Amino acid sequence: MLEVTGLNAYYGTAHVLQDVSLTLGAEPVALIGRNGMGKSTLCKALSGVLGPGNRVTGSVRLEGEELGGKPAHRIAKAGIGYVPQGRRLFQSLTVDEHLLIVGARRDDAWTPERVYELFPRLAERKHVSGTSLSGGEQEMLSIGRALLTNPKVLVMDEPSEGLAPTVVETLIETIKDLAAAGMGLLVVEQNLGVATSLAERVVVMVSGSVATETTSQDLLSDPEQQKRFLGVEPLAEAA
Ligand SMILES: Nc1ncnc2c1ncn2[C@@H]1O[C@H](COP(=O)(O)OP(=O)(O)OP(=O)(O)O)[C@@H](O)[C@H]1O
Repeated sequence: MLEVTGLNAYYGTAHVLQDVSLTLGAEPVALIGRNGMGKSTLCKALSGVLGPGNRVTGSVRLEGEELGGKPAHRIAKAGIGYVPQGRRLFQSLTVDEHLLIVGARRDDAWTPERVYELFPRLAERKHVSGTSLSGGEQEMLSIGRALLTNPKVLVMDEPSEGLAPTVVETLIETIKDLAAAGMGLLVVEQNLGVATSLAERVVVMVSGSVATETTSQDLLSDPEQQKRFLGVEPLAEAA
């Protein structure tokens, strides 16, 4: 579905993403790595939102269509949906307005009505400002906004960050349902429990490159891997 080859990203002259290659099929992929290894930069480079003055080179092919270095609106239209770290909502827009400005058509697969069916809580909060929502509601809105671009692949940057465990559980189920319905999923997660619940394939980034690939099963059963790849104390010891 998604084929990334030799992708590089530069913030000004800083060469942050270095020759990243990665393929994504129907199976969800979790992207892990210590802080500052380039996970968010990869999400931004794939989505075309690196910002002015910054540069992306290399190939990003979605079902054969070349999107590398293309502007964000082209990439979104082609089918890469982006759910940014920190949710990035507007204080001045209500929930409903966040969904309406995406400009989905009534005959699109995803409409604001369908987003409200997926997240009934958002329907109850339609007229509330985006930044007045709880963390979990903000994540729902950020996902809903991305779904309105009718993505073939969803790129999610730390969806569970700052959320209570019960909220995270519900969120995991929703994301799994989307993936089971055929949406490609690349998810950055620092939370090992969330990463391994969402994906069996786990790609590890070190210093702006893909260092290795492992599986959730191996990662969960190997505290040394957890320490090496995430720089955190293993799950069992942290509990
Ligand atoms: N806008 C920017 N301008 C310059 N350098 C940046 C910018 N954003 C990130 N960087 C640098 O790029 C490198 C990769 O950062 P990135 O945020 O992609 O890492 P990350 O793996 O997502 O880390 P984290 O888990 O802390 O978000 C870091 O050295 C960071 O300081």
